[in-house]
Order: sequence, then C-alpha cells, then structure tokens
Amino acid sequence: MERLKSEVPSTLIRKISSATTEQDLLSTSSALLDFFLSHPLFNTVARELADPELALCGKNRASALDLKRKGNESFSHGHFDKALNLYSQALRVAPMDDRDLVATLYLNRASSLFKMGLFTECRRDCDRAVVLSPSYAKAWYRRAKVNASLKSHNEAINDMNVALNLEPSIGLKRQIKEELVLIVNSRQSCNSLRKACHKSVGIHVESPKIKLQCVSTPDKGRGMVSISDISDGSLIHSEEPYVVILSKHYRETHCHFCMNELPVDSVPCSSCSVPLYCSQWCLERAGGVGAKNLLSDYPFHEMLPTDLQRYISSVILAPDSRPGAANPDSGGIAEHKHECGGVNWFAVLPSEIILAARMIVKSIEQRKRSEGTTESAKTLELVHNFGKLPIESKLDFHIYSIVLTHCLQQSYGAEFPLTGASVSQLVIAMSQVKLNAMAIVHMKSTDAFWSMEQLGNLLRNKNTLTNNVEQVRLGQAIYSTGSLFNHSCRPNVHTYFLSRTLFVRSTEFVQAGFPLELSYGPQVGQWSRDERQQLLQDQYSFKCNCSGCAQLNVSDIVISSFSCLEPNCFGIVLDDSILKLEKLNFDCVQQVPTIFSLKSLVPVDKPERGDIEKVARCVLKHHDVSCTMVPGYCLNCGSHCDVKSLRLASSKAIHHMERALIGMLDDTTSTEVRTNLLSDALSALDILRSILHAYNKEIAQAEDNLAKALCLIGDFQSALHYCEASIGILEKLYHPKHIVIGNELVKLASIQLCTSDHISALNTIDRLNVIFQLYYGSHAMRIFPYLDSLKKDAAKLALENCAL
Ligand SMILES: C[S@@+](CC[C@H](N)C(=O)[O-])C[C@H]1O[C@@H](n2cnc3c(N)ncnc32)[C@H](O)[C@@H]1O
Repeated sequence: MERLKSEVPSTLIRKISSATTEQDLLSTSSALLDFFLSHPLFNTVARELADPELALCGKNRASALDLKRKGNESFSHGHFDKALNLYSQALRVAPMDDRDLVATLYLNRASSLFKMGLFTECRRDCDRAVVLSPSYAKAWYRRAKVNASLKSHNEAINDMNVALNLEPSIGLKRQIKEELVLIVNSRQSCNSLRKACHKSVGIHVESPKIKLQCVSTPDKGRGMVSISDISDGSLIHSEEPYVVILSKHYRETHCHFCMNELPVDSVPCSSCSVPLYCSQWCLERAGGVGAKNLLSDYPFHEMLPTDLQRYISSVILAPDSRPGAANPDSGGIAEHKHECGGVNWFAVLPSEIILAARMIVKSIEQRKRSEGTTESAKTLELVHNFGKLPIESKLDFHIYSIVLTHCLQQSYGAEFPLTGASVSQLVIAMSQVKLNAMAIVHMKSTDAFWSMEQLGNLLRNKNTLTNNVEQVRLGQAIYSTGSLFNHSCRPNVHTYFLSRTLFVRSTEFVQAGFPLELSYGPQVGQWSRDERQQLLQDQYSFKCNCSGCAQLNVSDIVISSFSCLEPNCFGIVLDDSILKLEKLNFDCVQQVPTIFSLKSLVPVDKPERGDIEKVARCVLKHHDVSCTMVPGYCLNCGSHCDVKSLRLASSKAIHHMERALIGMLDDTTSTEVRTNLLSDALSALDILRSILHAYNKEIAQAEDNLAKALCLIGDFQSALHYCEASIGILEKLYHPKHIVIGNELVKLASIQLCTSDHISALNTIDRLNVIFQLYYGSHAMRIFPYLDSLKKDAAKLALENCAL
C-alpha cells in the first residue's frame, strides 16, 4: 500500500486533496485509476491480492494430511488437547470435496473431545462426520458412546445398531454387540431416575414496542424520535446489521458470523482457510456450503432395516444445533461468499475496507434479487464526510477503492466494472463506514482489577475475587436504522449487542418527539468538553452540538479544575482550556439549575471544598464580570493561582503514585518496603487532594488505582474506603444511576464480599441491579452472568455469617 502511494504523482495528489464534491471525486477516481492501470507495480499488487492461482488462504490437502498425521501422533501419546488443536487446523485447510478426509478429521477430533470429557462438543463433531459420510461405521460407534455418556440411551442404542450393521469386521462387530448390551442395561437403570428431571426452560425474548420516526433536525441532519412518550428502561429498538465484519484480532477466537466466542469444535469455512464459525448454521448464513447441502443418495441405506434407514435420515437431516442463543438473520444475503475461494485480499485488507466492500456487494445482490419482481431494491442512504477527510485518508481511500474494485470485479464482472464510477462509489462507501459504522461490543467479566498472574498468591487463596467489567470491541457493523441516531454527550438511550443484534434502550423518560440520542463514545463525566469535541471532530468530522456541550454543566467545570490555595477559601480555579470553552456558553448559565440538579450534588468528604452548588453560584454570580473569568483566578475570592505549576505538581504526584503502586505489586517487594511505598502513594494522594478540586477526575482515578493495589495485596478493608471515595466522585461527574457507576459498584460489591460484609454487599448489589435493569432490562443477566454469581456469593456469605 505504501509503495503504491509513493508512486502517485504530486499533481494527482493535489487534485485528490482538493476534491470536495462527488463530481470532483468521480474525476479524481478516474484519473488515479487510469494512472494505476498502466503501472506495473499496481498490476503486480492487484494480481497478488485477487488471483486465485496465487491464493494463500485456500484449502490444501497435503497440509491437511500432514496435520492429521501429527494429530494422530499426539492422540496416541495421550496429548488430547494438542491433538484437538492439530485436527482443527487440519479441518481448516482440508478441501471440502474430499469428504472422507473431512469426515475422518471430524471423527478424530470427536475422539479427542471425548477423551477430554467434552461430550456435547464431541457429539456435534460426530454429527458432522456422519452427515459427511453416512456409511462411516466408526462415526456411528463414537456417536453411540458419546450419547451413552450424555445419557441419551435410545439414540445411543440406535447409533450402535447402525454401527453394527455397517461394520464389516467380525471382531469389531462382536465388540459393538457387547457394548450395545451394556448401553441397554444402563438405559434400564436410568429410566426411572430421568422421569423426574425433565423441565423445559423458556427463553424470554423481549421485543421493542415503541414506534420510532426519522425526522430532520436543524443542526444534526436526520435524527430519531419516538411518536409516543417513553418511560425509562424501555427497549426502543432492536435490529440485525445491514453488513458486519469481525475484527482481525478476534478471527481465531470468535465466530465470523454471530460474533460469539468459538466453541472448541469450531467449523471452518468450506471454501477458504480464514473464517471459523461456531456452527454449520452460522457457516451457511455467511455463505459457506454446509455438509448437508452435499448430501446425495446412499445405496447402502437399502441394505439396512427400514427403521434404521429412517433413523439415519432423521440424524443427518436434523437442523444443526447452535451453541449460541440468538438467531441473527443476514437478510438471506451471504456476507462472505464473494470473498471466498482463498483469494488474499479478504485476509490482507483492513476490516473497514472489507466492510465497505460488503456494503457494495449487498446492494448489488439486492438489486439482482429485485430484478424481475415488483419489489424495489432497498437503498441505504447514509451520510458521509468525504469532503472533510484529511488528505491522507482521501488518498488511502482512493487507492484502496481501486484495489478493491479490481478484486470485486473478479466476482461481479460487468455488474461492478473497473471504472472511475465504481471506484468513486467505493470511496463514498468507505467514508460512510467511517461515519456510520457501530463498534460491536460484547461485555466480558474479568477476574480482579488486573490479570490473575498479577494477583499473586495472596488473592489466589481467596474464595471471592474482585470482579471487573471489560468491554471487548469485536467488530464493526452498519445498521440501517441504528445509523440514524445522532450523538449526545448526555445520551438518553443506551446501545448494546447480543451476538450481532443491536439493542437500544431508553435510560430516562423521553417525551414524544424529543430527540433520541446515543453516545458515539465520549460522555459528560468521562472527559472534559474540549476532549470530547476534539475526538468527535477527529473521528466523525462534526462539531458536537448536543445538549451536554451546548449548555454549561457543572461536571465540565469541575472535571479538570483546581482548588484555590488561599486558606479558608474553597473556591474553584478553572483550567485555561475549560475557561476558553465555558466563556462561550455563559449565556446559557441561567439554565443550569434545570438542566443539572445541583441539589443532588452533595459533596464527597469535604463539604466546604466540594460544594458544587457554591461553585456553580460563583459562576452564575460572575458570569458577566470578565476579570474573574481569567484562568488562574479563584472564582470565589478572586486571588491568583499559578495554574501551570499546579498542573506540574499534580502530574508529578500522579507519577509518584503510579511508581509506588507498581512497586507494591512486585512479588519480590518485602513487607517493609511495601509499607513505605503505600505511605508514598498516600502522600501523593494527599498532594492531589490539596491542589485539585474535590471532583477532579484525577482524584477519582488515583483513589481507584489505590483501591486496586490494596486489593491485590489483600488489604480489602482499606481498598473499600478508596473504592467508595472514587465512586463518590464519579457519581457527581456522571450521575448516580449511570452505567459507569453500575460497573464501579460491581467492584465495590466484590470487595465488600472479600471483607465478609454481606449486608453492605447486598445493598450494593441492589443498587447495581437497578442500574443494570435500566441499561440492559431483561438482558442484564445474559450479558453479565457474573451478577448472578455475585448474588449467590452474597447469599452464601449471609448464611455463613448467620451460622457464626
Ligand atoms: C451516524 S450519522 C447520524 C445520522 C445523520 N444525522 C443523518 O442525517 O444521517 C452521524 C452524523 O450526524 C451528525 N451528528 C450526529 N450527532 C451530532 C451532534 N451531536 N452534533 C452535530 N452533528 C451531529 C453529524 O453530521 C455526524 O457525522
């Protein structure tokens, strides 16, 4: 890519950099395409990426056989997990048309899974083997064994009978007969036990009942509103993606279709060696050929008794069982099909570029489908920022589009010709992806605040570990309606994902017709306003005009401000960067009490210093007196503070604290040194408290870090104090029912459990439950299964404490 870029003549670069309209784009796309088509380097690159002859990601029988041999060796030495891995690798490269080889690999993997006690996974692999090769006696035998282990005795008996009929060897037939008798006997002893255990568990599927409307807004383009009032915590929208892509980082661990974590018996793409799926179901929806689609008539059927023939058919035609719970639909258009066949471009180009290609492919496919029908193809009208892109991105998008047009042309020929128009269409699609793609984030609960290794022996011996919530950014997707929600730094709706399905839920009461806005990332309380505005400008090319930015809010004033150093004055000293921005908005200041309930902001631990109401009153009082607005002057007493040296002193204190905490966590640190380091960290915290405003985010961060370190060295009682203090500040910066507070309360509850205080833990769990219900409704437990374990731990502790 860089080499191609360096070849572009400067005149063309200038032309591309000044292109702003779609007409300019058409002309620059055609000019660059003409230049590249006659350039030898481009032709070499294009061939390497798109020529199936040079494909590195295709199937390879020789490698599959080699991996199988190594897998067999590991299996025979009893290294079953290694064998499992090798068989999985072999399956990835084994050509699908060599059905016997693929069936053997599935069966060998099933045997490893069986040895590892992973019976459900083993059965799925046996199913895959018998579907590919229904006359495979060994596969039916293994299926019988695993069904017996899963206590599915009737199926096990049928499987054994099929194996018995298909097995040619007399010796093995005898062995099968003996095992059959054993299964029949154990069925009899199990039958009475099983009767009582059958209970079906219904899965509650929540669906949105709110009617939304897309409206035009004066300053943000289109936006979403509801036509009726919405109460807080309502599910207002759910949607499958228009197109989606898993990020490269998760290719080996997550399903390329539904994005759930891969089980150990993952299924590889049928045509190339890149994607892995959690099931045949996902494979087929992404465009692969499922084994069942290759089924043909089997003459051996006729040699078997009729009941066994029927049984075989029922097994091999049964719908594939899916490990994931959700059943997302791809709209019937295969996402990966056109990229398959082992060509390199899909594996090499960046994910967002592939996502743009998927958007174009989907529109081609939809157009094709609607031809000859009365249905018109749905068009996706997304905003883009091509004209505002920095020159680097404009040039990159041009080059990627030319490369991609060349690749897509291999699959779509005349439907996607190699012309300037196709190239400019792709450039627009890439800029649409940049503005409209949503990151698919799944939640993961992690042990403790840092990794287990860092926990050391101290915590390893504890029953209850502190819990944390980690967000995993799995990929990106375009949602037709989801992309119409505008951003607010004070959002009134919250988005989350189950598999690849988007859910949008209101987090407060919203009146009919009032804008429904989510956060594209930054939020009030998380960053100062200039940081938020900068990020939105850099990533999405717009100046944020949300209520959180357009009106003064107290959180933005205090988040990075200092404290007046004059004795007995607890005024606030604003940082110059805040002041610059706040000045622009002082006109709105009169509205403060209605936008932001100051009364709810009770100070943390030093009432006088942290009195936010006082702070806001100062701002209100002085908002038309320009001399008090000069940075570095206390808003209360007007005395001067050297903000530059205060900033330097706080950076130094933060640095000292971090060094001390790292030292404390070092396994080799002696108890004495650890005590000294803790006292260093506490001194650094005191310095921060004396120079920063009580609600400055740095203090919350420092208290949180201290709490983590104290947890790691097992001092849960002290950790509790700092964790609570940190949450106290965050509650002022966000609001007490914000999801950030929910996540912090998870930590707090875990620490309270570690101190055996079940009453406080139960109270905290109640509080966090309210927040998780608001943000995730009936999905809360599914997304955060550890909430349940937290509750169980608390209940267990309560029982233990009562028994004492
Ligand atoms: C994903 S789109 C949202 C829908 C868009 N308004 C439309 O008309 O299609 C993102 C674009 O909407 C506009 N937008 C969204 N939130 C905004 C905000 N808070 N302030 C200003 N513009 C905003 C910006 O132009 C941004 O690039």
